[in-house]
Amino acid sequence: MIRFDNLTLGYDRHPAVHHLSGDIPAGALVAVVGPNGAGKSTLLKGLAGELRPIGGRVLLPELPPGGLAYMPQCGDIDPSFPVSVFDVVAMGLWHEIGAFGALSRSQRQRVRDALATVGLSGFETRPIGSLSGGQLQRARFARLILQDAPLILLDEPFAAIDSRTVEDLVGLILGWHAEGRTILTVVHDLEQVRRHFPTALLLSREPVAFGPTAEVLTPALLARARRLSEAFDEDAPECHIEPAPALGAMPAAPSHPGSHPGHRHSH
Ligand SMILES: Nc1ncnc2c1ncn2[C@@H]1O[C@H](COP(=O)(O)OP(=O)(O)OP(=O)(O)O)[C@@H](O)[C@H]1O
Repeated sequence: MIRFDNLTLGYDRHPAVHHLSGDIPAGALVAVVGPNGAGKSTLLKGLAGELRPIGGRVLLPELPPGGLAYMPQCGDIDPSFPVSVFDVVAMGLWHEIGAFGALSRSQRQRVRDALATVGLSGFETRPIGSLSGGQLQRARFARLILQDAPLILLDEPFAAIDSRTVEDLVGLILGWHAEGRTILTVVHDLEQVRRHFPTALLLSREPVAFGPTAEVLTPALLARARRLSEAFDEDAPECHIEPAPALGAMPAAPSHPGSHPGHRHSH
C-alpha cells in the first residue's frame, strides 16, 4: 500500500501538488489524470524519491532493491550515447548484477526474451540512438520487464506512440497488474483510461477524486479539475491553502501480510 499523508510537493516552495491524503491499495492499477500542469509528473517524482515533500509525507511499503521502477517522460536514456539496445535493456538487471558485473548466460537470455516480448528481437546490436520513438519506448519497457519491480511508476508512457504500440504496451501493463504489481501511470487519453484502467486519480494541483474510473471521469469532476487548474495562481509565493479532506472515494487498503510500511520522505 502507498499512503499519502497530507502530502504537498513542489519546487522552491512553490507547491505543485497540494495536501494529498489517502491510500492506494497494493496491487492497484491507477491512471493519474488531470490538465496540463496539474502536478501528475510531480506526484510520480515525489513517489520515486526524486523530490522531497514541502509538507506531509509518503509512506511506501518495504521494497527489495530495485523494487521501485520509475520511468520518467524522457531523459533517462541519452540517445547520443554509443550504447546498444541490448546493453540499455540489460540495465534493468542492475539490482542483480551491480554496476560492473558481467551478465551470466541465463541473464543474457532473459534480456533477449524481454526484447522478444516487446517485439524488438533482432535489434540487439543497434545503437540506442537509431531507434524510432516507438521502438525506444518498447526498449524502455523491456528494461522494466527485467527490473521486475513490485511498484511501477510510468510517466506518460504512450505519448507520441502509434496505436499498435500503445496496445502492446497496455497489454504488458495489464499483465503486470494481473501479477499483483502496483502501477501508477500518467495518461492523457481519457478513452484509454476508460478502456483499460480500473482506477483513476484525478489531480488538479490538489486531489479532485480517486476511485473506480467510471466514478472519477465524470463530466462534473473533469469540469471541476479544469476550473481548479484555470484558477490556479502560478505566482502564489508558497503553500498557504487549508488541507483538503482525505479522498473519500479511495478504496480501503487491504492488509498486506509481511509488509511493514517504511517511512519515507518525511518532512
Ligand atoms: N523542475 C521544475 N521547477 C519548477 N517548477 C516545475 C518544475 N517541474 C514542474 N514544475 C511546475 O510544477 C507544476 C506541475 O507540473 P507537472 O509537470 O507535475 O504537471 P503535469 O500534470 O505532469 O503536466 P503535463 O500534463 O503538462 O505534463 C507546473 O506549474 C510546472 O510548471
